Amino acid sequence: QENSGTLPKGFVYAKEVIPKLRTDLRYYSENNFIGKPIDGYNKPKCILTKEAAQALKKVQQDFEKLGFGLLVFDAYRPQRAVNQFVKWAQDTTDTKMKNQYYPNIDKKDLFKEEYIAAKSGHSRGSTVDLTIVSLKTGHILDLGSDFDLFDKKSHVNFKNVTKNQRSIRLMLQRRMVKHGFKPHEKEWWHFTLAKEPYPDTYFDFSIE
Ligand SMILES: C[C@@H](N)C(=O)N[C@H](C)C(=O)O
Ligand SMILES: [Zn+2]
Repeated sequence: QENSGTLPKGFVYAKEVIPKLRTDLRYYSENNFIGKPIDGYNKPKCILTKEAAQALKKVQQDFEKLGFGLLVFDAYRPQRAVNQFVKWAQDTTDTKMKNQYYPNIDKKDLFKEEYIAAKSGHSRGSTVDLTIVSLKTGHILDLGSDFDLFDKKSHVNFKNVTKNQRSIRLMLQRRMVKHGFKPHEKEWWHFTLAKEPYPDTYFDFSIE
């Protein structure tokens, strides 16, 4: 059971604030760009600062009126997980997930190209990676590229997506911005609360 009282002050389990929120926490699983569970993700739980969770609740409420909801891939990310990303990028022999996640870029360039950050907003607790899902059918909407595809196709303004994919990207972006989040121009799924409560702190408590 999730009890936000067990978390560091200022953090909550997002589902306590947003009961219909869906999650597919990829760094807890093997289905991510490294291909194995990531350090610090000991439970598949979505943790955010209170402020980010409250703002996200408003986005969810907007989508629920249309029969949709949010599906979160990642939220609070311990610094030890980010450290694992940095170490992994330096090991040029491990390209297990290249075809699926970074087919057109050398893994050592993922940080320079801003697809992954060595100091990530996720570790400050007010950043979230997410998409849109139909509440009725569970169908995940097609935004033109998959989560964590580190490629031009994932840039918010990539031109070669269909009209429909483009309008869904913009619909997600508009709703997130309306409720206080800033987008990332190279990753349509990544948003940071503009008025984040801990702009200079990189947390490292594990996800339990
Ligand atoms: C790794 C990806 N999901 C992501 O969140 N990238 C940004 C740039 C980050 O690491 O903060
Ligand atoms: Zn992200």
